[in-house]
Amino acid sequence: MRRIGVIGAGAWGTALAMAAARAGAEVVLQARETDVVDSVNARHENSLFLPGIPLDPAIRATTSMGEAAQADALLLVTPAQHLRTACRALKPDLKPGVPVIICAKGIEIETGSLMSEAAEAELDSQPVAVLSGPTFAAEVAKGLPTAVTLAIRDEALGRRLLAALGGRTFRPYLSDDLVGAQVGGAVKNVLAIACGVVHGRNLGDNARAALITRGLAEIARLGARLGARAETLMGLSGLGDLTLTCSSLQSRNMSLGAALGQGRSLDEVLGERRSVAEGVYTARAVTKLAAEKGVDMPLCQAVDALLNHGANLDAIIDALMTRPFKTETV
Ligand SMILES: NC(=O)c1ccc[n+]([C@@H]2O[C@H](COP(=O)([O-])OP(=O)(O)OC[C@H]3O[C@@H](n4cnc5c(N)ncnc54)[C@H](O)[C@@H]3O)[C@@H](O)[C@H]2O)c1
Ligand SMILES: O=P(O)(O)OC[C@H](O)CO
Repeated sequence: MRRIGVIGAGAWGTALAMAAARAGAEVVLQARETDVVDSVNARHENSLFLPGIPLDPAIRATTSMGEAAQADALLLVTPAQHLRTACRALKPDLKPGVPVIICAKGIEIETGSLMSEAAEAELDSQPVAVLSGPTFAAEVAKGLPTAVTLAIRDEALGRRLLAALGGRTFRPYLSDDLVGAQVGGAVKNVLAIACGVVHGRNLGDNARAALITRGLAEIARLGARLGARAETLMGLSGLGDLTLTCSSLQSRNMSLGAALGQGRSLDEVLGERRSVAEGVYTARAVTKLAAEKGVDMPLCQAVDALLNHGANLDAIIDALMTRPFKTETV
């Protein structure tokens, strides 16, 4: 695979463009913002979404989806709630058989669809893959060691994608569990907001560890209900990403939670940011999906109540801690 197209030039699309360029691909990066295109092409930096990190001068940016779509494989790196729209826009430009690799993490609010389900519904002639794992964009862009899960049903095509994207500092592991590779990456953003609240409100490291562990139980319950394999949820895209995102204020989701824990309002925090905190949207989507599927997810529900339904934080914490005692099971 000689040419890789990247749709979406936020921090993650830009970092993945760097990974593909390091692997030897010719990379075309599509951005919505003309100032991102100018910054990448003229100064080899994405000054809006990944400032201060030098990019490979061979990466070419464009605002044209059609131009980026003329590729041997395409990475879809828009925010999750915009992925379906991007697929619709791309469809006329895609050659049948060209794989699309979903790199967004989330669940569609409107439909409860995983990203692969939305892409497969819109792009019936493209093989769909999922790339997910513990990956802060800045670290990948700088070439720090990183490992991810790459899930795809067609193993031979998957091996070609590993070769096209992987390298000495970016190590993808192959899986055929598309559902499993998406559940962890979506739900961990919601749990990272909760861990941020714990941090911002000085509730202690015990509380954060409890949240990660009982959050993993929620991921496992939802995953099982949706058909994920348990081993995938214990891998890079599950436990790996949950651990990373719930342990570092580099995470936009955790830092958003920390600001809320310090008493700031969601509108105020979102108003200051250009970057996406997917957990805000996934909290709503996963709470709705869990209710429809009959899956108990009290932590995610609590985050949704705090973010989207004006619930009082002290009352939420109290309600979680005074639930009936129970056996420790998933
Ligand atoms: N940044 C990371 O470290 C990282 C790592 C792994 C996965 N991801 C995932 O990648 C996806 C993209 O995140 P990011 O960090 O690259 O974004 P970002 O926060 O750096 O930038 C925001 C992006 O949203 C785009 N955008 C804004 N409004 C839009 C609209 N109406 N339609 C389409 N696009 C719009 C912007 O053009 C920009 O590309 C998310 O699902 C995120 O969870 C991010
Ligand atoms: O900064 P966040 O919270 O969007 O997390 C980025 C990545 O998803 C971590 O794997």
